[in-house]
Amino acid sequence: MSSQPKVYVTRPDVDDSGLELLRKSCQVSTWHETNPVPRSELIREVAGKDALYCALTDKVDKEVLDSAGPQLKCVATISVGYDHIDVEECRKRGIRVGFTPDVLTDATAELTLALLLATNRRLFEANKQVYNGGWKSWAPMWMCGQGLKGSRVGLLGFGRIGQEIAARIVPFKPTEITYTTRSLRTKEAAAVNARHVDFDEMLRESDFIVVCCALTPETKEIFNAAAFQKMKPNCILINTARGGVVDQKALYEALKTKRILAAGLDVTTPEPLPLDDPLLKLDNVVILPHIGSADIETRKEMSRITARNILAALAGDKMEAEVKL
Ligand SMILES: O=C(O)[C@H](O)CO
Repeated sequence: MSSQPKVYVTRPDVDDSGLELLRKSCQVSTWHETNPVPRSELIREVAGKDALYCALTDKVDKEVLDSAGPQLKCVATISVGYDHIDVEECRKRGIRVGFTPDVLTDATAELTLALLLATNRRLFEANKQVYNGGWKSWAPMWMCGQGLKGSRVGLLGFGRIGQEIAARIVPFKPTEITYTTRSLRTKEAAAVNARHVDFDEMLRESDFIVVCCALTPETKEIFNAAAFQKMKPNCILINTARGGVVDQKALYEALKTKRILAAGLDVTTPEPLPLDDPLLKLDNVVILPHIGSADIETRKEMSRITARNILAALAGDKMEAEVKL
């Protein structure tokens, strides 16, 4: 019997460079399909493992940790978000939690800008017209959108990703960038000339609102009917963080009734969004399938960081990126 530590990997399609690192010193088993591991399988397979390599599609809760057993030392997710992991339960059991911040900051900021521009300049709507015969001729006011120049852009969240989004917005010449966070980020804000505002002011004043905060009990469905009611009718909401930050039914109503102008979403609830979801019937929403960090080199490095986090935790060393519990 091998004395190597046992690691269960919930995705067989993470970049092999990460799996290779693990295979050098661990006994690695993986779920075998590209769709997420079924919960019953996860619960069965995690039993007796020393580490779990998971993704945001896997809910790692008390039941999973119970099934793993007391030898489980580490849960490492190939994501910066860890709202799918019960970190409090991990803390109680002394299980270390690894994640992948920083490496995906630029890719996510880039995608956020792409989504913002696709939404405000109506790229997908316009592109459809080319194929469906809607393009009759150039027309003065046809397919006009709302430019970033001269606009007020509010960021909910101003961590690494928020700061990089702001830096990429500056060249588009907005009148003002504001940010809403619990504590001031004075130095970081100065770099992009951003002003701290409370959530209500951001709702009332912004032409664009970009969600780049973590999903926590505090931010869960913070964009609800009352919030949409306070927003300007020309406001465009962009969300590349987590679908749970937005009450999606309220968003649908706000978009349908033109309470707000448009939305660009890289994240939804649930994921994937069912094909009969009412949001898919609206013209004023652009939806992407959670591809914020989907840049090839970024995803490869995310795979390696997740592996290195596991190896460090198993050796009792400092992890490259560990969630403070
Ligand atoms: O949390 C994350 O890492 C993103 O949502 C996916 O890469």
